[in-house]
Amino acid sequence: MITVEELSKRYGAHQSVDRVSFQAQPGSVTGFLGPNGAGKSTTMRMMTGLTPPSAGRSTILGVPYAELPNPGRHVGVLLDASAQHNGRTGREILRLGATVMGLRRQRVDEMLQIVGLSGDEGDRRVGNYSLGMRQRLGIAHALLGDPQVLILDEPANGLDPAGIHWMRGLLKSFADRGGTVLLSSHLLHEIEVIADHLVVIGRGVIVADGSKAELLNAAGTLVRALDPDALARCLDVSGYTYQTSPDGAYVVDATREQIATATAQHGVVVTELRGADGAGLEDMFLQLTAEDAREKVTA
Ligand SMILES: Nc1ncnc2c1ncn2[C@@H]1O[C@H](COP(=O)(O)OP(=O)(O)OP(=O)(O)O)[C@@H](O)[C@H]1O
Repeated sequence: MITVEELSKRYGAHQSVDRVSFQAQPGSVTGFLGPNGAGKSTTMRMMTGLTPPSAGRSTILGVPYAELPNPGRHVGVLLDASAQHNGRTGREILRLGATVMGLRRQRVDEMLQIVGLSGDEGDRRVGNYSLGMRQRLGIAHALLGDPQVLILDEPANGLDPAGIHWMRGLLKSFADRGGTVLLSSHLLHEIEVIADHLVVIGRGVIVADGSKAELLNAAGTLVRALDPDALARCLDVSGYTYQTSPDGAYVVDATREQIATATAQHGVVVTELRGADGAGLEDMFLQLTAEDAREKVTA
């Protein structure tokens, strides 16, 4: 279990992370979602003792990361796959990790096999690895000590479609065996498939936190009409709040029945009416972070 309580980080005048609190539970995959620069990496670095927080605290398995004895045996961390030593081979990096954690040497070969790196690739210098190979090595390193918790920052970066499929299966089975997985991404579709629980961050602030089902249900009802302006007037008069979705539909904070009644009363011809969850996590994500988006979403 991971607990983050009011974590904050300020760099000069810039508040990168602002009183972030959430939990990641055992037996599930928690997706940590946010647009570029939202504060995901900074939060994860604070959780793993690499960046001192300006305020707040976080614990993993009940204690701060820095207080875990032999942390690699409890928490597997992959924050930056490019940060590995370029002059060492993949096998050397894993051997070093195994020695530090007090693991048997065979564990290294097992891990190379699990992450799909061949013996020959294991003997190549990391400087010659592709990004996907670095990610695989980073995941091998995170899993090396057979931890109960995984903290992975954008692990899908650089993986090919087969690699993403493989990683999805690996993380799901880790969680199914009772492990806790916290996984950051801006790859919304990746998270939508894999995560049971979602924590969404925008400009350093948590904007949504809940089970995937809860958040998608809370996304409201999507309605589209022949005359969008007439629909907007109808929703205004009926007192329903709504947002315009990127493709010109309206996402309304009301049930389908309420909207059908209102549009019928006002003679608005509806061409589409359904739960906004069908629109997927991306719409919800764009709505929740619309204020923060670098590219403004237009219909
Ligand atoms: N060492 C630092 N000094 C100053 N500002 C920093 C530092 N590290 C991060 N920041 C700022 O903190 C904010 C959050 O950055 P962070 O890397 O946590 O975002 P992110 O959500 O991981 O983004 P991305 O998806 O692009 O990786 C950014 O505005 C970034 O410029």
